Parts: sequence; structure tokens; C-alpha cells
Amino acid sequence: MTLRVLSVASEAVPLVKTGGLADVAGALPAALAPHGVDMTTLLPGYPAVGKALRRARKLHEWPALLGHPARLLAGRIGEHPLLVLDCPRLFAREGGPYGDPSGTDWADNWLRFAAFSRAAADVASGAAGVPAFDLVHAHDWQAAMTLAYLRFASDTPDLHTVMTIHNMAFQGWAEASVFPRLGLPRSAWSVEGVESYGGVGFLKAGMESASAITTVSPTYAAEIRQPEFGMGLEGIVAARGGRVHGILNGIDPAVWNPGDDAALAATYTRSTLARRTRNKRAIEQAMGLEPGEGPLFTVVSRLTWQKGMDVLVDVLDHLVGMGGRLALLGSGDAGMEAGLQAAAARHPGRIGVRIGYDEDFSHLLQGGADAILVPSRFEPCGLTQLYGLAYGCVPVVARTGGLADTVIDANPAALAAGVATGVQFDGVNYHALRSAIDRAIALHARPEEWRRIQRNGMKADFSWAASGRRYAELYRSLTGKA
Ligand SMILES: Nc1ncnc2c1ncn2[C@@H]1O[C@H](COP(=O)(O)OP(=O)(O)O[C@H]2O[C@H](CO)[C@@H](O)[C@H](O)[C@H]2O)[C@@H](O)[C@H]1O
Repeated sequence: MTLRVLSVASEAVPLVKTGGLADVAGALPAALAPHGVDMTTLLPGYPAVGKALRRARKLHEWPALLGHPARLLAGRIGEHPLLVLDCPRLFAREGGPYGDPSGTDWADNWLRFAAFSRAAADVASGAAGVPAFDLVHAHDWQAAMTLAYLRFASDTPDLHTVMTIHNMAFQGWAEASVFPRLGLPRSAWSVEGVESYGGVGFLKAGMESASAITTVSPTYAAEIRQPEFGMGLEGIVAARGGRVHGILNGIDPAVWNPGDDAALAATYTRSTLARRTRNKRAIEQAMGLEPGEGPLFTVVSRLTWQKGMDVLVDVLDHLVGMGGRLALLGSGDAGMEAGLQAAAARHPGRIGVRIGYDEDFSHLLQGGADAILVPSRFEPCGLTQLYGLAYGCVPVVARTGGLADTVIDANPAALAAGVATGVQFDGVNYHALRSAIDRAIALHARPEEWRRIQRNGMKADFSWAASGRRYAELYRSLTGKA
């Protein structure tokens, strides 16, 4: 029996992306289709989403959605159904999904995503011109309040719901004074409801209200029971223990396949790895790096404390001193951007830094660099190491969250068994990262060993097949529909 699932997300490729959430929300409908799940995605009507909607059909109108006129439009995202919340006063703004062009968060994000979630609850329960869904799958704090609206303010409080946490660091917290403007009954104001540390906790409300909670790797699912990773919500994770599942993200082979990738200078497979050299030359040229066969590291990342980019900045002189080069693409923290640019100025031809966001260039970096550095302090799943594995760009990662679950460290036993796929290190600090880089450089100097590691990574299966099945099983176990 086909299950109808509404996926509620604040971003999804190919329409709007600021990070990994978009990759996952964009890939899920195709990953679930083979398992008899018909997934519809609901997105906010940002300008980029509106532009992509061709011949949009209007399905519903809200004269005042938390005070603002709004419409529900229907379109398609790839082959799959898409619904868009068109609410110009909240979403038709220049800038990113969450902030103005300078990167400052919108002050009314709580209202924008509460309205989005209010609409999602109406859509899910059949109150917005679409038949009710069997289950709602909400992603991150921006969609989390959907589950609280369903529970406290709808005719279908028993609708089955899944709350996925892509990053516990973003919880969506607002002052208690906003509560009366959310359109929730007083009964929602409790620690078992939306109240969190004296204010309104969006992610927390979703976690309290969900039939099941998932996060994006088994290790992170265990880690968020600890204060260090749970960031204040570890108590709920522990209390709801049996309903918390870790389901690893996959990668979308339609987007990430080195054998068929228009962003590469040369496509290749694991039996034509030598062709990667053309991509390396293209990177060197684009970044003004000296050409060479020595190890070329890459980083594709938000530049934040989570991603360990401060530690990376400190270790760059050593990396260059050991004969390495770096090609980095990212944006974020101003101090980290400045530190990286200073390192590039100190080491012309050895360190190339591109501040910004560039999807195509991120593919070329994976297709031509020798190794990708991912020194995250915490990482719910991480996608860039998975893209690295698929592209023969050997991941050098901190042993945390999904990084721990997806990379096999090239220790002597794994090398002897021929199963290593990368380098892992413990603790994100200067010495640990430095010795991981040294290990990678030493392995790279043994070409046969290195090739083997690359090929192992390319053979590893991180497609959505297994994860899609797990989500489908979870949905069926909740709905009781076979
Ligand atoms: N400057 C740039 N230019 C081009 N592309 C760039 C870029 N900076 C980053 N990217 C891309 O953005 C995505 C980042 O995804 P990640 O999963 O690595 O981290 P993120 O913290 O965003 O996601 C959160 O959600 C995801 C999804 O569940 C989890 O995997 C992760 O652990 C969690 O922190 C990748 O597709 C990467 O290539």
C-alpha cells in the first residue's frame, strides 16, 4: 500500500541550499519511491523557489496566516510533487533563506517558520485543499513546530510524525513573549510542550510532539544523549530513548557521480583514476596554485567552530612545511575567513582560498584534490566526506558523529586487511589534526597504498538505497500500514 508522506523542510536541492539539509530533503523523495512511499515536499516561497515554479496551481488561501496573507501553490521538484507556501511578506526577501544579504539572521525568523509550520500542519491534516497525509516528516527547527500545531491545534492530533534533527546546534529559541502570537492554546505552554528554558523552543517542541525522532547517523544518535552534544536537549533525547533512531544519510548518485559529472574537467571511474590529474590541474589554475604531484588537500565547508576551521587555520603553516597544498572553498565566520586569507597570502602558490558558495567548484575540488579535511568538533552525519569517498578524494576526519560511522581509518590492521578508506583522528586540536595530516602525507607518498584507499572509498556504498529502506520501515512501523 502506498504511503503518502509530507516532508516539511526549509531548503531542498535543486531549488534552495545553504547546507546538507538541502541535499537530504532533495534526495529523500527519490530514495523513498522504490519503497512505496509517495513523498510531497513543502518549502517556503523564497524568491528562488517562486521562480522555479512553472504553471503553479493555487490550492488554498489563508487570509491571515499568523497575521499574513498566504497561498499554497503546487508544482514539482524534479519528478516529485512540491508544495510551496507563498507568503510574500515573510519569504519574498532578498538574501538567503534565513538572513539578509550581509548574512545577518532575520529578526522575525521565529514568526516566519512558525507560520510555515502552521501552514504545514494544515496541509498535513487535509485542511488546505490537499487530502490528508499518512505521516508528516519535519526537518530541523524551522519545520519542527508543525508537530506542535498538529498536536495542540488541529483536528488530527493523532497524525503520525517524524522529527529529524540534522544539527542539534540549531534549536530555534525565542523569548516567551512570542508565545501568544503563535496561535497555540495555553495548554501548549509546558515543559512537555513548547516551553524550553523559559522561552519557546522550536526544535524542542518538535521533539516532544513527534511519534519518532531521528538523526542522521547512529553515532550522533548516541552522542546527543550527552550534554556536550545534546546542547541542553540531552534530557529529552534520553527520556524518549526508544523512539530515537540514527539513520545515516546517503548521497544522490544523480548529483554526485564522478563518471558523469558536468562540473569536472575530466570524468573518471575507479579504474581510470589517472584522469583525476586533469581536474587537479583545473583546480591549480583556478586557484593560482603551483602545479605539482605533491598532496593537494581540499576543504569545502561552512567556516565555523563546529567544523573546526579555527584549528585548520593554525595548522596550515605545518601543512605547507610538509610539502602539502590546500584548495579551500567556504564562507562563514569573518575571523576564520581572515585567518585563511592571511595563510594564503603567506603561502602564495601553496594555499588557495575562495570565500563564497559555489556548487560546481565544490564538485571539481572533490574530483581533483587528493584528500578532503573534515576536522569537525561534532558532525551529525557530514556529506563532504561521503562525496570525498565517492570521488576518490580521501577523507581525513575527526572521529565523531557520522564521520566515525562512514570512514575506515587506515591503521595498520585496516591497511593489512585492505579495507581502509581514509584517516581518522581523535580530538579536534592542533596536535591531533597535524598528525592526521602527517599520516595522510605519508600514505600519499606510497602510491599503491593510496590508490587502494581511494578505490575502497569509491566502492563503498553510501547510496540512499539502505537509508531509504530504513525510513520507509520506520514510517510503516508508525502508521501500521504494510
Ligand atoms: N562554500 C561552499 N560551496 C559549495 N558547497 C558548499 C559550500 N560549503 C558547504 N557546501 C556544501 O554544503 C553541504 C554541507 O553538508 P554537510 O552535511 O557536510 O554539513 P551541514 O553542516 O551543512 O549539514 C547538517 O545537516 C547534514 C544533513 O543531514 C548533516 O550531514 C551534517 O552533519 C549537519 O551538520 C555539502 O553538500 C557541501 O558540499
